[in-house]
Amino acid sequence: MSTKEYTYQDVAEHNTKKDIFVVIHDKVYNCSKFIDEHPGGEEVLLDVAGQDATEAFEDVGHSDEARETLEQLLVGELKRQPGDPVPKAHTNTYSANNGSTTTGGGFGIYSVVAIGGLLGYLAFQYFQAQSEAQGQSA
Ligand code: HEM
Repeated sequence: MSTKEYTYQDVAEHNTKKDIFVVIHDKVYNCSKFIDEHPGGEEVLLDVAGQDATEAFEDVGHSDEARETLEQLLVGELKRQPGDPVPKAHTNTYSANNGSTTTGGGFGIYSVVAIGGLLGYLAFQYFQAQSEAQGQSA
């Protein structure tokens, strides 16, 4: 297994179809030979050529078989430096992200309503218990 270290700049130079490196989980993979065989097509790989493809790779939910293929393409490890870009999400995930933001907002509103309802119910119980206690003492 190779332990060669690449900086993000080194990886970024390999950004063409014939010479393509990607970073996944801080490991560097040479996909030049694999790109034509990729079941997901060459476009998606070219989209992340010379970049961090961790999010794109994980978003697809690749199989164990895909992860085994990955091992064969390993050329080294990424030496992360301050200011390096963070993992790039696949362009398709932008719409998914927007969706989840809306869902998050919706959930926030639901929880406010639910907590408000719960507080109201508890207050009702409290006052009822108090008025019952007063009734007994009188
Ligand atoms: C170099 C790393 C990669 C390897 C070794 C790899 C390997 C594979 C393999 C073996 C499959 C077949 C299904 C499976 O076994 O999960 C697959 C499917 C797929 N891959 Fe990758 N992949 C890589 C990177 C990527 C990246 C960066 C993307 C970007 C989005 C991507 C997108 C896809 C898609 C969309 C499919 C589904 C194709 C289909 O089911 O029609 N892959 N990949």
